[in-house]
Amino acid sequence: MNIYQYPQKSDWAGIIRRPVLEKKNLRATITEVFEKVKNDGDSALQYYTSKFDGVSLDSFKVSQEEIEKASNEVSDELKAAIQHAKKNIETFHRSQEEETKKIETVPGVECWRESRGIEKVGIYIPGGTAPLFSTVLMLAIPAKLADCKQIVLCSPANKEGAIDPAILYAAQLCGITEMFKIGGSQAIAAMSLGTETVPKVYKIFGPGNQYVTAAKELATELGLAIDMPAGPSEVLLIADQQAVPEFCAADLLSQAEHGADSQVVFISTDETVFKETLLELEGQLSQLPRKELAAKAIENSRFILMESLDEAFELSNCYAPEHLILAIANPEIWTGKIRNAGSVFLGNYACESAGDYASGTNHTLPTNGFAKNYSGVSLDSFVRKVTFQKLSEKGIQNLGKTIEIMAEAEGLFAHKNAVSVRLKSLES
Ligand SMILES: NC(=O)c1ccc[n+]([C@@H]2O[C@H](COP(=O)([O-])OP(=O)(O)OC[C@H]3O[C@@H](n4cnc5c(N)ncnc54)[C@H](O)[C@@H]3O)[C@@H](O)[C@H]2O)c1
Ligand SMILES: N[C@H](CO)Cc1c[nH]c[nH+]1
Ligand SMILES: [Zn+2]
Repeated sequence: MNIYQYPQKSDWAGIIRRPVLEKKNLRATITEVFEKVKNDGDSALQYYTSKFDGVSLDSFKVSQEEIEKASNEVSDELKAAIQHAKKNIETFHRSQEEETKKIETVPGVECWRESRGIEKVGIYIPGGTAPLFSTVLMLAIPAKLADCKQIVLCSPANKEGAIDPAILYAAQLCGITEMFKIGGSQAIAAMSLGTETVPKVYKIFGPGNQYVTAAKELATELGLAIDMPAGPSEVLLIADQQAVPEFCAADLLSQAEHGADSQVVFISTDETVFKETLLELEGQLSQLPRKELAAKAIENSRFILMESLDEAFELSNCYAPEHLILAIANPEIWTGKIRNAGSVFLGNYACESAGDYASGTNHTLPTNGFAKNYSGVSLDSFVRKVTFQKLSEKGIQNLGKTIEIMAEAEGLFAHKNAVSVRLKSLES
């Protein structure tokens, strides 16, 4: 456990470093996967599914029969919970729809923009150590709201050669029809390049482990767009004297249990809360079914005592956490200090799991410091904005001279002429 008591600024670079596992051959592995999928299509997918997922599959496409079977296997209680979460996620993402605003910049010149759903999108649903059916809701709901025409879902098969039933249930509930039993970098390669059975898409979404994240990075080099680097989960929690150590420990462990390469950062300005949270953490960790994974993440994590909340926010902005929890008095007063964070949780009752599952916000968020320059997934991620303009006779008369002068100054006389011929036609 890495404990820092009132660290100097010179220690911060070490504190904000993320854990990197198996990075050495990562790029080489991913490049090889893409090459093979490009050359051998489905048979390469078969090869890698057997190699990395330990299962041999003849067909990757999920059949209607499998979808129906999955739906029967999900309990009514879980179905109701998924439907409840879906409603909240839909409500929040629908509220992100933008009304078209037509603006007259000068009389006779109207400008506006309209959203268009990206036609073909791929959504990756992690399934390596846990089947994250909640991620289906986070990606399929905004994709549908954005009116994406083709939505391709990939998720790894389990040892029985099936996708977890809750993933298939959530997908069909959201109206997804094209689902494939493919995981990891081979799934990203398939959606980037296209194979005999997997359609090629324009933009790939979804979180995943380091293989998935590195594969998405490679996909961008092939001209695809991606949502963002959404790798191993992380949380930074700032606590003052009124924080509840039991709650703090639970929140830290909720992200630590994602995987050995996850990281949590705990900053407290209160020594008692700090010590009690560490004790709680030990106790709660020992009770978790995924304690081995969580313990490894805790080894790579950071526990810091700081003098002031101002300093804590400064460090948090340098770290740029995926999730930021403010277990402090009057958290709203402090939000202006936040520059870099994926999603923020205010107050003792805003547990991070609420955003993971059901409050309505999206849980697909930038990790590894990318909250400095990327936003999390939202409705905007699934649309492009197309701009429009309409000029009347009056409009070109009002703007024409300005355009002519600028075009001439750039030495572009055809540009100027496109205006001049119109102005001339209006002279008579
Ligand atoms: N940032 C976010 O928004 C967000 C959201 C949810 C989950 N997550 C993260 O997603 C990750 C999910 O990871 P996961 O592993 O459980 O599932 P995953 O589906 O991302 O990865 C599983 C796949 O990894 C591939 N793989 C495993 N070992 C490999 C190897 N040695 N070489 C090549 N490929 C290999 C396999 O093909 C397998 O199908 C976790 O790190 C979690 O923290 C992030
Ligand atoms: N915490 C993850 C994002 O980093 C999302 C998730 C899904 N299920 C549970 N958690
Ligand atoms: Zn989580």
